[in-house]
Amino acid sequence: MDSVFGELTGVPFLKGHGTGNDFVVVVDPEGRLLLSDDTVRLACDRHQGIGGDGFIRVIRSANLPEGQELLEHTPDAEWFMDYRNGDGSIAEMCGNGVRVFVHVLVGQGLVDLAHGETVRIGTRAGVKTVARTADGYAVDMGPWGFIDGDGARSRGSDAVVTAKGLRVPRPAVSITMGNPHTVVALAEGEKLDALQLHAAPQVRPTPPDGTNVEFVVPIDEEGQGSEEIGRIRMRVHERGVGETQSCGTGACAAAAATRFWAGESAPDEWVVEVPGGAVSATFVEGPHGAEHVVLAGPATVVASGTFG
Ligand SMILES: N[C@@H](CCC[C@H](N)C(=O)O)C(=O)O
Repeated sequence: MDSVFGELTGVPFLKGHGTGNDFVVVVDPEGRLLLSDDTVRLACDRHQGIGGDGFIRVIRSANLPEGQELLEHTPDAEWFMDYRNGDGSIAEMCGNGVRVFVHVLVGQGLVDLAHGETVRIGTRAGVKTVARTADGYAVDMGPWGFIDGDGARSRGSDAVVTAKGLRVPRPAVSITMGNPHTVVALAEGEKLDALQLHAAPQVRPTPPDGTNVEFVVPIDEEGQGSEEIGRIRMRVHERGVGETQSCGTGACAAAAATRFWAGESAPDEWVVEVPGGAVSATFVEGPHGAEHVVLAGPATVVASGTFG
């Protein structure tokens, strides 16, 4: 019988997730695969493929044209996360994906990484340093920043979001984590639960490269919040996917926006609860005075197989 998976026919894959954000992973160190959008879409299809929010190719930086450029500046990034959304589109960065990526490198014996050690990973949003922790991985996601309607960095809120289940359009801030995010604050958990995110939220002005949209509510019931750790609940509609159980870059953007809204006394450490679990986002001083976000959370491989 003919295979529908084209260039992936006979290729081994792994299936993994980080807090329910799930990925089809293919290890292709030499970069032999010519991946088409259609093949990626089919691999990620939940009915006719393996199923995943995204598709990750593990490739040596030297074997991907963009990776070679990156190696000139950062020769220590041996491995590159070639990331695609479930619809086949390329994305700059994936926070949950990069933890799964490193977990696969370790599991396949491609990298030795004891607890506390770090590895540098190339991505389309630059090189990320990933540390192995007791219960997963912590990623220095680099600096975050505001984006204005034209895609340039600026300060302030700039967008309006309409979504199914939202009674009136809400103001939002646009934030870059290397990929674009639009964060909307809601007052209560009930409003978050009422959202119907099977339909894509509308963002105005239209972001030039599309956007991931995060809806957040603070968790400040007595006994749950503390002055040292901020807590929020988040749902997300991902660009190129739809609603997902979690989004690592989205959690960082949501924490950055909430911390900005909360003012100067806001904590640096945030727990972000998502439908698939929880991750943490911690704001630290990075090199050259820029503020970086460190995303921490679990990574799991659940299955392996071969494309038929
Ligand atoms: N789920 C990811 C983000 C994946 C890319 C995103 N859909 C985009 O197009 O920017 C994460 O964990 O960060």
